[in-house]
Amino acid sequence: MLKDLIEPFRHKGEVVQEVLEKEPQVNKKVEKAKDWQGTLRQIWSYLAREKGRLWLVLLMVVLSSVCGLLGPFMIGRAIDNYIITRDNSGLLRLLAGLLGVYVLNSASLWFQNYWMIGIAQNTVFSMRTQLFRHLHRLPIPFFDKRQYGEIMSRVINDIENVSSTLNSSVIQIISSVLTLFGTIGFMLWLSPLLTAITLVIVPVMFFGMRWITKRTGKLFKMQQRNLGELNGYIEETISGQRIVKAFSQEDRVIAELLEKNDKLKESGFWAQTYSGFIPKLMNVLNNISFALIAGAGGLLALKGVVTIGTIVIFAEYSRQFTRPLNDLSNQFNTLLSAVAGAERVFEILDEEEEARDEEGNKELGEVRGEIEFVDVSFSYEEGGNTVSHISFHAAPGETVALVGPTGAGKTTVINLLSRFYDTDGGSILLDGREIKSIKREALRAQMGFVLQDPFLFEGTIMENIRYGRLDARDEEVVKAAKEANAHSFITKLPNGYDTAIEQDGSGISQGQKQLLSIARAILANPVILVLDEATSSIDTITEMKIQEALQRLMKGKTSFIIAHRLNTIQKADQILVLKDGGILERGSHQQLLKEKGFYSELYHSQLQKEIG
Ligand SMILES: Nc1ncnc2c1ncn2[C@@H]1O[C@H](COP(=O)(O)OP(=O)(O)OP(=O)(O)O)[C@@H](O)[C@H]1O
Repeated sequence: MLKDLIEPFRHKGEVVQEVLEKEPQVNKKVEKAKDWQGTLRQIWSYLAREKGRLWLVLLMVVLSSVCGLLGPFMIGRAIDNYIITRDNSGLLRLLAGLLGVYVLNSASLWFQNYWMIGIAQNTVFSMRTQLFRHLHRLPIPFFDKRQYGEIMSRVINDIENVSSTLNSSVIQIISSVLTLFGTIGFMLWLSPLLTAITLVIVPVMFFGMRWITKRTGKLFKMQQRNLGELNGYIEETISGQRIVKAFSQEDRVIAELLEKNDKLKESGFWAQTYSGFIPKLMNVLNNISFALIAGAGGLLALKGVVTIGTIVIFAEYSRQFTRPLNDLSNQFNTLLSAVAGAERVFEILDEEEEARDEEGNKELGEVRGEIEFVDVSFSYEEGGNTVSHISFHAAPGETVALVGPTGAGKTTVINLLSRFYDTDGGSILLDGREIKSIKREALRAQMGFVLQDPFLFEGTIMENIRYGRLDARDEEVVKAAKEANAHSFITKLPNGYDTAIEQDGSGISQGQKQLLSIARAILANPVILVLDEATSSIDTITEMKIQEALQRLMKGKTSFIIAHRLNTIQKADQILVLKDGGILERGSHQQLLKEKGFYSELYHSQLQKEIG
């Protein structure tokens, strides 16, 4: 019968066991995170900022624990001293005292809770703020390696986990420890013999708990990690749902989700199942302890060694004594799950921030926009060579087009120019100065980007354009929109410039988005401009509008165009043809055509396609 009941879970249980055994080798991150004492110390460093309130909480916890101990003791005394002797007035006095103890107990419980919530909220507030600030200071390679949803899961779920634990567990743990020691102390004072009988169950309890918590700790960690993975996957597939639909991948996506969901369900199931053993075990031990006290106490009372009142006190204390142990183990589980969450938060906080701009890095003064790459090499992975030995010069106001097959390194060149990544070799100069000696912010403030898929924020059109220069007046925004050929479509919208844009920019067309991003760049008026082939997949009229707006935008600015369609870059001062991370050919459109090399071949094949 039992075998049948267990059977459906047997296979999964084995899988979990296998994972538990393998876990230290499979996940280095978890291995590193195993130092939970270190994590607790880190949590403490946040809590320590609230020392004053923590002392108050401690005081209240001591008070409530003492009250909890006094209650049964007074009841026992009432039996021995007043009920058996029929001393009515004495009994009334004691009951009044008991009432006072209960009121004090409730008040101290309320205050400890009130102050602890404050502490927990403040702690989580600083953790969340620090994490968010830190995330924005992490270098781009950090984000390359992770799913956004997984990061979100850490910022939201894991922090929430820490919060709820701090809210309840800290008080519980301190109060349990105090009650435990207080109870044992009182019991020893009343009757060492009965105390010894009560404590018989402790070794069983200890080893039982150890067996359980060893498993639950790992399982909770696994649960958090699986939740992170699932969130990451959901975020990725929902934000990329157009692609999913376009490639009819719905079934595969759902199947993969099921797999991840199943992993989460399974780790959750076992984590809860194992931790669920704890109260059951406690209950059984509690009953055994109660029976022992009643039996042994009865015998001792018959022999006149202990009083009836003492047995009542012990019966009550035996419960009070297992309750904190029970609470402690329960809280230990919650604490383990919060530590698992906190570890994941601290893992991000421990990541190194984007290298601080070296001391002495200055703000930029007047910038002309002269750019020079001198023998620049770089690789995303150690030992590779994404781009190698690239050299070129762009005079202020010149237009440089980067062309070449996919993966040739065009975007990488721009990433290096923007210092999203730093070069491995060679140097990049702006107006003759190494860009590494310029503050990143100052450098990027000189740059404007019009990307293939322009990013619009939730807000009005006015706010979205103003993102280019936050102090721009309304008239300046409108002027920029006019120059970007965006004004006419904006004014046709029901709310004009106050039209709200949805978070993902849906509601307006791709071409209109690009016009808005051009307006944004016009308003920002940067010295260096990066255009990432803004005209693909757009109708001819909008494309003409965009081209015209871009010409206006580029005027007087050093511009880099990442181009896929060669007819848009014929006027560029310089075309760099990249292949396999190196510059294969360079020159103007006419010069390159005359060379009859890779560019000329590419151009003619594109022309053929357009005609044909
Ligand atoms: N973050 C990254 N981490 C590791 N490798 C990368 C990263 N970004 C790009 N790469 C690799 O570097 C090489 C150059 O990529 P890059 O994006 O610069 O090419 P591209 O010429 O701009 O290509 P496309 O025209 O397709 O945008 C490619 O092989 C690409 O796979």
